[in-house]
Amino acid sequence: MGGKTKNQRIYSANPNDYKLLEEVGYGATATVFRAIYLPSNEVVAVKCLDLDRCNSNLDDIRREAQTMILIDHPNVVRAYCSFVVGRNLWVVMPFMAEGSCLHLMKIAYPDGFEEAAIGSILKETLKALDYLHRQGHIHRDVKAGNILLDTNGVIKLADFGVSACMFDTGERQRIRNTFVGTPCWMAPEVLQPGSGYNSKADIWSFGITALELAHGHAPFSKYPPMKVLLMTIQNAPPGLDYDRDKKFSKSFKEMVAMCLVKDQAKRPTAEKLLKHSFFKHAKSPELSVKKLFTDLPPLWNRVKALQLKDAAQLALKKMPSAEQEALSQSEYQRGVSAWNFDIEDLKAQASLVRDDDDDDGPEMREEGKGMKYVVSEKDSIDFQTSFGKLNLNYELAQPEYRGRTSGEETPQADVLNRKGKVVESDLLESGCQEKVGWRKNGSSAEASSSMSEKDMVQAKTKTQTLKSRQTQSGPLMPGAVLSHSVSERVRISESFSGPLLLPNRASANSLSAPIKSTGGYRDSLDDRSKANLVQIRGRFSVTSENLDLVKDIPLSTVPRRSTQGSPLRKSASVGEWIFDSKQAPINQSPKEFSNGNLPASLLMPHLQHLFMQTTTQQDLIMNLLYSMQPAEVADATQNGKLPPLPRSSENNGTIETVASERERLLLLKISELQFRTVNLCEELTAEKLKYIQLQHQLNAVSGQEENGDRREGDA
Ligand SMILES: Nc1ncnc2c1ncn2[C@@H]1O[C@H](COP(=O)(O)OP(=O)(O)OP(=O)(O)O)[C@@H](O)[C@H]1O
Repeated sequence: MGGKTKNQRIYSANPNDYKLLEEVGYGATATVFRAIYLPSNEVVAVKCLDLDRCNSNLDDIRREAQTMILIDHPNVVRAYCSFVVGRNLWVVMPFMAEGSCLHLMKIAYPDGFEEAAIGSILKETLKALDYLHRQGHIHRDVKAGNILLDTNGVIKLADFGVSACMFDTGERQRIRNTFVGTPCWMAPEVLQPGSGYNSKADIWSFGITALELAHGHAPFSKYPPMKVLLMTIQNAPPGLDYDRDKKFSKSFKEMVAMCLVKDQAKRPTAEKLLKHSFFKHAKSPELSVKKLFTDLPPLWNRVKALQLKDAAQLALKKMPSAEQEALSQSEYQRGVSAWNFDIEDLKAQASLVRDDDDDDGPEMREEGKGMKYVVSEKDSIDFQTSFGKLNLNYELAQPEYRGRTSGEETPQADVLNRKGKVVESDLLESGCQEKVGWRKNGSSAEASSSMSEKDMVQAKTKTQTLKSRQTQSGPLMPGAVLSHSVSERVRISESFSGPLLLPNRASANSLSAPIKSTGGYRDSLDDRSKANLVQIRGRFSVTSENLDLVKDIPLSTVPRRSTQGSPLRKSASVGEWIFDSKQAPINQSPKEFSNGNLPASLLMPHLQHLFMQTTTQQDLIMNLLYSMQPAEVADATQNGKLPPLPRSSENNGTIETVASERERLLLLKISELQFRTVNLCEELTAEKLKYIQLQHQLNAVSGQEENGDRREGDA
């Protein structure tokens, strides 16, 4: 749909009216180009959203675009218009010439901005949030990467990819109960199963963004996503408490602390927060922000340099295992939304977690240095044991690459239709000559290059290796922008982190998803072509698609474990844990579910899935339990926190030393699982009722028809 702006300028919905120039940004699902709107010769930004990579359905995507079009606030990026081009949705927006705060930090302020600039950026962002909340929206992805800057110092909040409407009801409201965002920025209540959330989730993310701007990275950003999730729930909220934070004012620290309160009810609203003294005294962005980008090269050159830097760094990492983990972690640190997920990834991520580095130490690793994660033999064994029993044939599918020469204007046709092959030449041509960092001290920009020519050659070789491993995605549609440049190459393999969309209710993750009233059950069965492939891009989603993987496994083929007596089983999905229904405090017994009016054909896939899920969950929990100190287990059991631990011959009483954190995690998980199981049962019962009602209606209708026939016969 084309559109009019407030000043009545009309933007057409014809892609030929837009000349795409340089790539100025990318996210999980979109590439953003600087572009010229030819009819008026105006510079605009065109976000090309790859519909194939969106987890959302077209309605949701349209809704995002529509929301952006209706938005009318100086601090919110609005869309001029949007339209579908092949398999892409193009969203035309104002061009924000200095890009995102994240890019700016990465290129010139790796340790964060000074307080005056932070104050201005946050104040403008908070105005945007205040407006959105008043309009009934929750942004759900507030982070430096979504705060855009213009050359004149204007600051706008962007990206409604995951925004939700607080006034939504029904299915829409369900969406609001999902687990959305980017791990480091996500509020605890968003991560907790079942606990609904509201606009206060944005306030938490806003607080995390404040820390991000102050330090150059978000708290916990060095950890793999699963660990971040747990730390967010378990640890005390992060704050400006370290030595390095002494330079910040008391009012800044206080403001951050107000946002990062775990109890959402105690967090202030955006409106109230705006009245805080920190914002009252904030300078105008003209004064404090504009100077941040003097002396910096144009945005597209910065973006290109960053892409090259990332590609080279990642390719050069000597990681203990495959390159994917390195890519993943780097992507994660950037907070870009692209998280491909599979069990192998989980294993890899989990194996990177060290028990002794739980605190977000005062000094974060810089990107590059930050890639040194240590995989202790013990950790990797622990997790391999835990996850190794999963036998799901997941495969990471990668789209193909496209590259293009830096700096040049790329003709539109070229951008649209070329399938890139310029991986190496990009690195060599541009990377060796270009400076890849402009670390700024005060007002002068100091260029620095972190890559030697030799590095680049090595990078090239590694990149080729990566490339050769990639599975090709589908063919490009004519006219569609499915081009993937260097950034894409990095993003493609990496993508384990970034925004998550993980339904936080058991319902969404298991039984209910297939039997959604929207006809999801049938759909998800039909979608089975996706089985064996978990290619979840953008907001990470573990829903019915994932469940399809196990849905059709005949019950008889599911291995029974010797730990049958154990109350817990591990989920086949992402560490989703549920309590065995045998022990869960529910009213319905499994028998009740199976002996109702529901035909076995309808129930079996659910039951099989449930069985699979509980079996795998049990494995994981048993392994964790066995790895605990006997005293800890006994203690917890006696306190009634844990059910009695069955002993198996496999274990033979050998107990490894494990930090007590694991026990805490376990207990937390158990309560989550109980909750989810209850939800599951409720949903199953509800569905069962619905089914019975339908049957009644059907009977009534067929009864009426019979009567009618009879009357006709009589007549
Ligand atoms: N209007 C714009 N002007 C200039 N740059 C932009 C504009 N919109 C987006 N960008 C750049 O493109 C990047 C990605 O855009 P966007 O966040 O909308 O994509 P996405 O796929 O939704 O990303 P994510 O899911 O990671 O938030 C931004 O971080 C920013 O650097």
